Amino acid sequence: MAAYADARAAANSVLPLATDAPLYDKIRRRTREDGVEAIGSIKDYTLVECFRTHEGKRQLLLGMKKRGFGVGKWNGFGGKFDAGETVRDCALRELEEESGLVPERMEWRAQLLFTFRDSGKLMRVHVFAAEGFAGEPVETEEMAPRWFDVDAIPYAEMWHDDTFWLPRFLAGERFEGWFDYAAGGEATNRVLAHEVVPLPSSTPLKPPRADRNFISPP
Ligand SMILES: Nc1ncnc2c1[nH]c(=O)n2[C@H]1C[C@H](O)[C@@H](COP(=O)(O)OP(=O)(O)OP(=O)(O)O)O1
Repeated sequence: MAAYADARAAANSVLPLATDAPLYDKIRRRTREDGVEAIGSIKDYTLVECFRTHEGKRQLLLGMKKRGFGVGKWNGFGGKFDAGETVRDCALRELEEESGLVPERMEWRAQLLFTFRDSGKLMRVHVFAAEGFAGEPVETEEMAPRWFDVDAIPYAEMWHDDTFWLPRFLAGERFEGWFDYAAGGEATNRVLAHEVVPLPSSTPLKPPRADRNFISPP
């Protein structure tokens, strides 16, 4: 029990300040009440949404994932942490590796939590908005990039969760979100429950420290 309390405190300490961890508590309650797998591990990722204005239209850059997790879906750019990296460094490195782009400006805007009914994994994705690019994105072995007008985002070919949070992100909101996926996760691509908690604009925003935490169920 003590180990669980310590791990829980460690997990909460890396959350953005304003949220007071309400989503983590809900996730834990859900895992107990529904009898699904308890949350066993948290793994951190970054995701960068790139914007530009082109011929008077606001556009979002998406990449068609060519391999690995999320293959066949349009998504922003990002991935796992290298050892010792900050959240921001990871986001910049992944964006450059996957698209060749380096932004002039990038701000942290959201944190997304993903659970899956048939696994104990909790994925935590730190999401940034970036803009100001010198050149065009290049296709890499992982992603084929394409600019989309923001009123023509291909939601039917994206992760289901995007339909719930991306419109709010495009509107400039800052938030924390939780998306509970059906068994099969990636293959079934169906969110069973979701919640988005806006962060007050007064929140001093800085990305939380990326840690890998392990939470043992009590
Ligand atoms: N459900 C959902 N919606 C939106 N974005 C994501 C998800 N799940 C996700 O994993 N993501 C994002 C988060 C990351 O940006 C990528 C997944 O990263 P991945 O390709 O596994 O990590 P890399 O480090 O680039 O992979 P390798 O190079 O090691 O293969 O998708």
